[in-house]
Amino acid sequence: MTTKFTDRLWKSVAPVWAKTHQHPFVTGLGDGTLPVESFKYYMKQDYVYLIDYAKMFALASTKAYDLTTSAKFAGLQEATLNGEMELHRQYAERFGISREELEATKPSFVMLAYTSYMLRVAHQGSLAELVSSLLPCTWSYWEIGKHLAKVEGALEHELYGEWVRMYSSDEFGQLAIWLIDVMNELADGKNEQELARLEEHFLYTTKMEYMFWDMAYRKEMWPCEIN
Ligand SMILES: Cc1ncc(CN)c(N)n1
Repeated sequence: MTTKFTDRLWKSVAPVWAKTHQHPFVTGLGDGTLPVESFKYYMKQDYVYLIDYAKMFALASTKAYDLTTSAKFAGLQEATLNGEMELHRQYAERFGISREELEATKPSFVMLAYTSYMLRVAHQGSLAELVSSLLPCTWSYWEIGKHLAKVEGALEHELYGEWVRMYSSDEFGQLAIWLIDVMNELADGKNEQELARLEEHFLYTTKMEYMFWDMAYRKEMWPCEIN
């Protein structure tokens, strides 16, 4: 059996993913112990994160080598803006947060560092580099969603159940699988130096995913002495 490039990626981030599954934000989404204030904070930061993330798909669409792939990336941008972000708008409504307030969320340091890194790669690097930097976002959420769906009561939880249902859904899984396949296609024929660069992007953004959970759990912004 031939190993895929994404098997190598999986192996390189396995310790970080293991830690992510143990993080109290993630475990709290599953067993319902996550403090609501941390979740509200997360929703707002994630909303502005997704505005930038959707731009990654738009940039991927312009860099794609064929029409089918270009159209698929354009579809992912649309799905992010009007599908995934609708979840956030609905949660915000439940919390009494207006759409304007949601959109005007000031970015935390971690959120800004994460999206700035991805957008820099997207503007300066190849399509393969772009995909390697955005892949942890979709892939890790699907992994977390599948994990949490197995926790008793998680899918039905009155607050966090909707989140678990979205990220464990087949529909979301299909997006992750498509991106994984594209990553393998793009990695095909690349030399070791190029593959190592893709792995590095993947590792950095995987670590930033972990930091995003941690930042949200602690409702961290910028160091207080410079605020
Ligand atoms: C930070 C983050 N990473 C990933 C996802 C899943 N698209 C998300 N909504 N937010």
